[in-house]
Amino acid sequence: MKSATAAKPPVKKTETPLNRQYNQIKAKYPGALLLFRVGDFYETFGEDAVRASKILGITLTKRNNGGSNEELAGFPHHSLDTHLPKLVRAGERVAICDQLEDPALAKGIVRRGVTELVTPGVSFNDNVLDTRRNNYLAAVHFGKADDTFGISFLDISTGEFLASQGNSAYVDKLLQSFNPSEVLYCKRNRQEFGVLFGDKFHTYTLEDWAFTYDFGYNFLKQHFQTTSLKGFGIEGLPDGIIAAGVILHYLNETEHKDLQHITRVTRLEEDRYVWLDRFTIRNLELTAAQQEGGVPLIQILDQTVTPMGARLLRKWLSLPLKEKALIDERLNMVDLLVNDLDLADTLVNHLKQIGDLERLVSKVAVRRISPRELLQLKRSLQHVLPIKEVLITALSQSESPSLKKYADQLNAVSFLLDRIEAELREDAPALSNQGNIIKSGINAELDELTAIAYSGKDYLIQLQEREVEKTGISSLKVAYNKVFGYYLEVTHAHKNRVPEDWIRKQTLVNAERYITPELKVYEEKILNAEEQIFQIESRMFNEMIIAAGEYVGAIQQNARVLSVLDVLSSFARVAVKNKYVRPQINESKVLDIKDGRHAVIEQQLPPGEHYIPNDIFLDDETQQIIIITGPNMAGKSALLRQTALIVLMAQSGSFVPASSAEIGIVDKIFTRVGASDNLSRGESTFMVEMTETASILNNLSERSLILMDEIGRGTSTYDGVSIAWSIAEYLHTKTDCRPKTLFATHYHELNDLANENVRIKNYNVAVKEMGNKVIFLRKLKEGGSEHSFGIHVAQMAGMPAQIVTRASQILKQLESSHGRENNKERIREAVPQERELALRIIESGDPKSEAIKEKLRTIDVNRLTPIEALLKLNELLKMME
Ligand SMILES: Nc1ncnc2c1ncn2[C@@H]1O[C@H](COP(=O)(O)OP(=O)(O)OP(=O)(O)O)[C@@H](O)[C@H]1O
Repeated sequence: MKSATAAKPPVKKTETPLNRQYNQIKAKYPGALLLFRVGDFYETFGEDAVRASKILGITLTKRNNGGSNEELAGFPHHSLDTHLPKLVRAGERVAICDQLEDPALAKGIVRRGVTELVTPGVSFNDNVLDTRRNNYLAAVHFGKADDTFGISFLDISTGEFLASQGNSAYVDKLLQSFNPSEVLYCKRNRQEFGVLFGDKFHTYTLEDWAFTYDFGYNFLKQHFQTTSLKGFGIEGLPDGIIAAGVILHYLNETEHKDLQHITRVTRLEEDRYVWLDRFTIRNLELTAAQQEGGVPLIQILDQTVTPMGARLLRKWLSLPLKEKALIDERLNMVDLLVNDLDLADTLVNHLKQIGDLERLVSKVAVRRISPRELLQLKRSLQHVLPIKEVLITALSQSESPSLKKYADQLNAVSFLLDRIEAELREDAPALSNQGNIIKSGINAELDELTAIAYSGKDYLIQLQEREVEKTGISSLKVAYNKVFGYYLEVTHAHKNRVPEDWIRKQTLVNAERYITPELKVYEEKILNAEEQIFQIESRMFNEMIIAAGEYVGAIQQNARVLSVLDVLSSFARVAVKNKYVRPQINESKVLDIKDGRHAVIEQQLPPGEHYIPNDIFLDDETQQIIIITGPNMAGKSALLRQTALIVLMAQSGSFVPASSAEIGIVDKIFTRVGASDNLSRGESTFMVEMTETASILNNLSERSLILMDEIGRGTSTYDGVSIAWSIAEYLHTKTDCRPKTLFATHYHELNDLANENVRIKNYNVAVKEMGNKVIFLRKLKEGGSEHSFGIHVAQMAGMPAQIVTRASQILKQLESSHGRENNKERIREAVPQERELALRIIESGDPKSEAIKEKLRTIDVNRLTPIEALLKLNELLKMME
């Protein structure tokens, strides 16, 4: 686990005041890498320096620190923006310690303090953030009751704040979907956290006391300035409140105190979204590919043009809806855009100009916006009114309630725009303390000072001309530097013509620099004026930010509506481009897909090849379970996945790759992929399959969709068939619900299930044999298949012809010598016993202990040799692990 650990402070010897200051600050931020500002540099010391130099590739030096050699590495302060992201991405928590006063004015040692603690989950820095993804900080609270957890997510760069609670599977699923950059939890749960949620997260542990209800509740109340949390709908989530409180507490600890943009905490409702188990999320490759170079679904669907749209799409795909009305609202809008491509184009053209309104407005709220960014904010907001008008015009042609809702929700914020337009210069700079921010004609004092500064500069030009004439030195010039202010420069060749009253200040290799009293008088005027200009402009700029701050809520709402419009128009354009159709969503238990395709594979086929569409029909009356047999590579997995993808796309609001699709709303999707596709885990396959399958079978609902791909494949044939057989039978005989199931297998023995179970149907993915070869037709046909085709695949895979021929001979012999029939008999006999075991395990919910009990029962103690007893014991211990 990439867990933060505290670095040792530098060795204490004889402490200088600077050392002492460093050590005091360092001690306050254990576990953080301290960037200590000294003059124009950020310095790191000791272990921090070793880590920083490795991550940043900067030189590590040693300095003599009171007798010991201490490591030191630093970089110029202006490189902070390039170095900070590297440190944070490497998982470091970085404390930025700045000089809190002007060193020139400091009495004694300069005051220093940490102004920000940047951690992977808490960052505003554009270089740390990926614009098309949210950057979530999460907190997980281990509740008092068994298997209850509170969870909260915050993206500080957008102000999105969520809380929820549920069991470990739920929390695990949320962690997988939101993929936070940093997870906070209590020190005391160190061991359990890794076991339950894996070790892929950057984590940070906090003390016990932060994880209490009163603390969290009060913190939240205080932040939102409310008397209770009822208005947020989280009142009934004590564990969620604790987690959310921990997040606010952590922000406080990391010196993030300007949080006005976090205007609400939203309850993440478990039952509003389709439940996807961990395997489904991974296996369907919705937002991330399983293998490097793979293409996730989102890549096919993402035609969004704003970063906030891209982030929203990711969320929609991870949290598909279950409520017909909400799904239809999205689909209606996509439909409207598909049928009015002009409207879609106009919208997109405006959206393209908008950029990351959501993160810009957060910067307003926390007063971290630069003049240039405020200009960008203005330019984004200028598109709100035209979009609103486009929607209203469209409304005159169609009575879409969504159009009206979006149009109503958009706020043109004209008052604010007018002010920014009037005051902020079109070439506003990135820095707010060096002038050139405010337009002329706004502030009389400012204009006057500008005139003085300018006329002063004009005067200096005149002065230069006058002196050239007077002295006859044509190369004479007036210039400026920070040390002497304005001066006159004369090359050595002409220095004998310099008047007596000039005061020499500096001698260079080929020139001399002088000042005159007159020059100094004007210098003072100019510099004073400039100083005042900077002050007035930065004050006015701050006032503008405060004024903009009044609109944070309205702008956030604009950002939300615009991101929704962005995703919906992306859906529309993808639908047109890839020939998707609108799915019909209803509350039936039917899944009726005609000519379904796999959204990703169809885009990746070599030119000239076409994806072969297939129909799938499932319901709870006639065809609840489909057993799909077919040779390897036939397209069984593709068929399973495309079915789930079509359901998920539909329930996210997207059109789907099919010629028609009726989707009776699905509320849970479970996936199991046979162990041989998942070999890396190296556990006992039987055990793993049973445990995981048990967890599916214990959570089923009548609207569940189950994908079983080559279940039992990693075990011996008898085990494999038994597992698969018993699961299919169990799903069929279950009385409380009839979950729809697709079962891909190469055990054609399973086709016999259909004889005794009315809602189980056999299908096969058709292949054609031509001589010794197999042609994949990729067409799903009714009926089972009689033999497996492993040998043909071996041939395709380039196995030497000799081996393939020999294998074919052996197969023929086996098939003709009744061997196959015998096998079938043996499997059938074996099935009832194994099945009984499997069922007991599944139903008990605790597969391990049942399996162990079963093993114990089979031991005949009277016949066991001591060695055998030891071996048995060892086996049992292994099962317990
Ligand atoms: N309907 C289709 N049209 C065109 N190509 C397809 C189709 N279905 C699958 N394919 C191609 O065939 C390949 C193999 O498909 P898939 O992995 O689904 O086979 P499988 O039957 O599950 O094989 P195995 O038993 O080895 O897992 C896919 O990667 C895809 O490129």
